[in-house]
Amino acid sequence: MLEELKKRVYEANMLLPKYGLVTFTWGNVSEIDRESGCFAIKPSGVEYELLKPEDMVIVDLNGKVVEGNYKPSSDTATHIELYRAFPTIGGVVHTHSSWATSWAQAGREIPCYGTTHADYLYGAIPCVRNLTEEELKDYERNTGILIAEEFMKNDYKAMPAVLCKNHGPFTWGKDGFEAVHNAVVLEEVAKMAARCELINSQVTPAPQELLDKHYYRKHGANAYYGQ
Ligand SMILES: O=C(CO)[C@@H](O)[C@H](O)COP(=O)(O)O
Repeated sequence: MLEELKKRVYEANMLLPKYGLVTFTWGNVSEIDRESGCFAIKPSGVEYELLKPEDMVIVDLNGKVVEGNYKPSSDTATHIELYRAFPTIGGVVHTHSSWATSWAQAGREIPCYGTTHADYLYGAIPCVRNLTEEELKDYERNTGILIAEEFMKNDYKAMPAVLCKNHGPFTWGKDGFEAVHNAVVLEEVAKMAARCELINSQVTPAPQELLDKHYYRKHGANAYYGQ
């Protein structure tokens, strides 16, 4: 089981450079096996070209390394908080994809200006505030807690993406591959939205009825993972 999980997570991680979402060793993908409560995650600081399936690190939800020759990603504590807060997700992605990261650095949510966005992400993509000096002492864990708090009022199933101010995007899904898919969609809608505002500074978000039409046409009334 662990070998299969490592292989899936390796393949999902390799999609990040393939889709141009990362440079050098930036970003990371994980996927959890809910039965064992363990997840596989990219090792920290290893070039994608050098990665092998067996390099993926197996970690439990207490942050203990169960199996692996490398240190797990520096963002592991954020992945853990998201797995704890969002019980039906199976995969988490963090990237520094440049358009989404630009919105995160600007501290702005990404409005829904069109149907491409509406097809996958129900509404504006939130941007959570940056951490306080105290919270910075446990940066990665508190980033995850902040995201979880944001989604107490948001539906993490209908909005599988978030921007972290001064940092970058996180996405999730039913598995690592879907979380990567959502990261690609996020980057595309971030690019379109930025250009949209450049072309027309007075642009307004898509009407709610269009958002509903497109989102529910694809996802139905209850967008559930694992049900
Ligand atoms: O957000 C950051 C750094 O700002 C990290 O996501 C790095 O981009 C990747 O770190 P590792 O996964 O290699 O530890």
